[in-house]
Amino acid sequence: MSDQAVLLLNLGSPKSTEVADVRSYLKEFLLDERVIDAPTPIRNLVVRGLILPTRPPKSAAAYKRVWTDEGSPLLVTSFNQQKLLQEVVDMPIALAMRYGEPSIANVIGDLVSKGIKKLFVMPLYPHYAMSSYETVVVRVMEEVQQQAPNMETTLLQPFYKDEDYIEALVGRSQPWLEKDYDMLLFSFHGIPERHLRKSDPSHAHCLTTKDCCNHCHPAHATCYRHQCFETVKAFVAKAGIPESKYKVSFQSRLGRDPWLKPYTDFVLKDFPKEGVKKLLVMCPAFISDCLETVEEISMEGKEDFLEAGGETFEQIPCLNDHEIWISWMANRINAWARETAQQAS
Ligand SMILES: C=CC1=C(C)c2cc3[nH]c(cc4nc(cc5[nH]c(cc1n2)c(C)c5CCC(=O)O)C(CCC(=O)O)=C4C)c(C)c3C=C
Ligand SMILES: [Fe+2]
Ligand SMILES: [Fe+2]
Repeated sequence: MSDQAVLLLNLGSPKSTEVADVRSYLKEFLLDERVIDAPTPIRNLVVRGLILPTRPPKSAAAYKRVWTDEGSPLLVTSFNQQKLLQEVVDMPIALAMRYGEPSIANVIGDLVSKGIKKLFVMPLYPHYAMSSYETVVVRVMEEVQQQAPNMETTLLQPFYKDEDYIEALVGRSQPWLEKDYDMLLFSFHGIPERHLRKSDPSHAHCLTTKDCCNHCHPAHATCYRHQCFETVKAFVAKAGIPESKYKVSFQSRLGRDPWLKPYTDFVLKDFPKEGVKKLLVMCPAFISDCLETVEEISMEGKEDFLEAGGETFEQIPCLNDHEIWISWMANRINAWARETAQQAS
C-alpha cells in the first residue's frame, strides 16, 4: 500500500440552497480573516450584524438558479475531477473544501488513519490571493500540524503562467476561439485593492504606480493582479489574439471598498456602445464552473450585455473535468511522485 496521497482543494459551497445552510456557509467563509480582513471585532460586527441578516436569502436565490439534481456545480465537478483522476493515478486522491464539506479536518484525519506519510497538496487556484490560495494552504497546514506533524507535504505553487497550464487553457478554449467574435473578455474574480497592498511584502510596490504589475518586482510572487495579467499575456501569445481583441476585468465585488478595476458588470454594459457586439467571455481565476461563472456571468452578465445592445454572448467553460485538465493534474502528480522517489533513493 502506498504511503503517498494527493489532496485536491477548492473553495466549497453550501450544503443546500436553504437559506439556513447558505447562512452557515457564508458565516464560515466571511469570518475568515483572510477574506474579510478587518480587525476581529469589526469583522464580527460587519459579518454577524450586517451581512448575515441580509445577504443569505439573496445568495440562496442565486444558488437555486445554478443548483442541479446532483448539487452545487462546484462540488459536483470537484467530485468528478477526483473520480477521473483516481482512475489514472496509482495513489489515493482525496478532496476537501476550505469552507463546508468535505472539511479539511475530516479529510486529513482520514488520510492519517490510512497511514499516509507523504502528501501532495493541490489548491486548485492558478493565482495567489490571500482570500483563496493562502487561506486554504494555511488551513491545511494547521490541520497537518495538529493531526500529523511528521507528514511530509509538498505544495503545488500557483501555476498562472506555466506553459502546461496555458496550453491546457488554450486547448480547452480552441473550439470557441475559432468562432467569429469582436472581443474576448477575461473576467477574473476580483479582490479588494487593500488585499493586494497587504500581500505585498515590501509594502512599497503594489498599486503605488499605475502600471506596477508590468515592472518586475519580488512582490509579484504574491500579487494577484500581476498573476492574472501574466495568465492573459501568455494565453493571447499562445492563441495569437491581437491586443485590439481582448480585455481584462474583475467580477464579484462585495461591499463599498474599492476592488480591482475595471469591474466586469460595467465593462459588459459599456461594450455595445464601443461597438463590441459579438462577445466571448472566459473566467480563468476558476478551475471549475461555479456560482460566480454560471449565475454571475452566463446568466446576469449575458443579460446585461444583450440588454445594452450586444448581439451574441458566448462563454468558454472552465477546465472542469475536461480530459485536458485531468491529464494536467495527473502529470503534476506523477512528476511529484518521481521526485519523491528520487529523493528517497
Ligand atoms: C470579501 C469577499 C470575497 C473575496 C475577497 C473573495 C475572493 C475570492 N473568491 C474566489 C472564488 C470563489 N468565490 C465564490 C463565491 C463567493 N465569494 C464571496 C466573497 C469573496 N470572495 C462570496 C460572498 C461568495 C458566495 C456567494 C455570494 O454570496 O455571492 C465562489 C463560488 C462558490 C460556489 O459555491 O459556487 C468561488 C469559486 C477566489 C478565487 C477569490 C480570490 C481571488
Ligand atoms: Fe469569492
Ligand atoms: Fe502588482
